[in-house]
Amino acid sequence: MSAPTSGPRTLLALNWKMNKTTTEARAWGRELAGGFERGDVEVAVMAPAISLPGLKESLPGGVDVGGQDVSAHESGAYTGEISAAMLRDVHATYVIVGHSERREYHGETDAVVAAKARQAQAHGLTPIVCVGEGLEVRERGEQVAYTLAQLRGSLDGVAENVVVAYEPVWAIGTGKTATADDAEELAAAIRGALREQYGELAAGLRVLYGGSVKPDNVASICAQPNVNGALVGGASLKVDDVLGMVNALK
Ligand SMILES: O=C[C@H](O)COP(=O)(O)O
Repeated sequence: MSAPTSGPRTLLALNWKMNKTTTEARAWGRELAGGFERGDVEVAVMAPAISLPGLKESLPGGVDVGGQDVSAHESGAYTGEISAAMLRDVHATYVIVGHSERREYHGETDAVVAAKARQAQAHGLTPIVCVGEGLEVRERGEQVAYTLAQLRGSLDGVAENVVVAYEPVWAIGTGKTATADDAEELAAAIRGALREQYGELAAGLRVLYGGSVKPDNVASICAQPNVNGALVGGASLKVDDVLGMVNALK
């Protein structure tokens, strides 16, 4: 099964999370370059910020790099934070904001996520805004209302240069993947909310699914009408799995 031929270009966004040293990151890039054939699918590697300098040079041509988080502030006394300008300076084109791990472990609210997304855009980065419900919300059947409320808050004042990733928290790193129908239900609802905010431009925006995506399920999920790619954690760490996903989407 291949990715849809109409609509925005499919994006395979790889989130390494807190994995790989800088040395390992460059070796991974060279290994990918050995087997990667550029096709219709866009690939972007969201590496730890410390590994971004030089990473793009080790990757095959056309593969983008991005950050996993960004400061909401321009610059200054914010110890430990990485600014949008710093990410741009090392060739990042994307940055993840509002990942559920940031929301859960670092207390990031929708307002903070929106501020980060706006700051990213101010420096020419495309934010990948993550939303999605936890297990209790899913079990109550309230996943659409919950996710759309989170989305609206997280897109407050955010311009249309944005990617949305729907990641049900119960499917992240658990091996429990949402069905393609579950992914499409939320992706369609998200598309509707994007239409309210951005009008006709919403049709060209990418809505990704994330949560235990791997080579054997990526194609069926990305074949859904409103799913335009995937945000991949665990299966992004091995080059063979990434090549398997790219090939599955051809
Ligand atoms: O950012 C990626 C998501 O959290 C999904 O992670 P996973 O593919 O390991 O489930």
